[in-house]
Amino acid sequence: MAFFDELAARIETADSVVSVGLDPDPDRIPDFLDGDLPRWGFNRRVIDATHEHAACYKPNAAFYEDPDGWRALEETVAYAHGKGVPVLLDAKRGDIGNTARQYASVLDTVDAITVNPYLGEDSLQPFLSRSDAGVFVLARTSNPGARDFQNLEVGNDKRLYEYVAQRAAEWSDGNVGLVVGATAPEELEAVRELVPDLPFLVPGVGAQGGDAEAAVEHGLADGVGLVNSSRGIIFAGEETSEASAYFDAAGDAARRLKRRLNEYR
Ligand SMILES: O=C(O)c1cc(=O)[nH]c(=O)n1[C@@H]1O[C@H](COP(=O)(O)O)[C@@H](O)[C@H]1O
Repeated sequence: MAFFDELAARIETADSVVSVGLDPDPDRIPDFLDGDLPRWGFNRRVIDATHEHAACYKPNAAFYEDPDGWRALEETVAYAHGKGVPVLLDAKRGDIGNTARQYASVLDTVDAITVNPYLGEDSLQPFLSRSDAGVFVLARTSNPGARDFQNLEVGNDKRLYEYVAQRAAEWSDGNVGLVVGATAPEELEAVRELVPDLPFLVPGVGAQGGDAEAAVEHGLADGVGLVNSSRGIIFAGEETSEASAYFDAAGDAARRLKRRLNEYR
């Protein structure tokens, strides 16, 4: 099934647009998880606690880029799939075509990926040609430095992030979404006006303090889109050293975010 059809079905089943970010910072994994692959043990328990509320899981590749990390990622992806939840790998890839073809092979394992458009259309072609997968193109990111380049005017009164959004819409064969941060609600609204049909991945609610209402109001296209929180969910139990209470807190955080976002859907 095409990714955005699968996502639409999952959003309906879970009654949720929450993307749970799986960013298992080794420095923050609790001491009681000391098995062979602590990141996998951590993610498994997070998934057990949150899957009812998850429209998707979004592991960020930065937290898995070592031999044990890739094993932990594979286990995590298989486990999420076993719970019926799609997986979006946040890898922000972007490289010359020959290299991009290798990067794109990860779409045999995960369902969707984030990509960086800075190298231009040919660098994204190996991803875009996967009509079964979801390809989320960075348009307006959530970090303060997003203004450095993305907000530059590029002619015709357009900002670079707006131009990227329009080009991405032209590239889409029903398989493209955009990444637009919740920390920039005006930009979020501007992109939605330009690009009515693409689903957005909206990160930046939770730990980064972004605008949840704007994320839902502008992030969804025909009800489909994702609002991500990572640290705000997975480390919600950090105050406790008791294992079941720790992961119950993650489940509660995911449920609370789902309810809050659903108020605006
Ligand atoms: O592509 C992303 O997911 C992303 C884009 C962006 O503009 N801002 C952003 O925070 N992210 C990612 O979303 C996650 C946010 O994590 P929290 O701030 O802990 O919720 C991290 O994995 C970021 O790398």
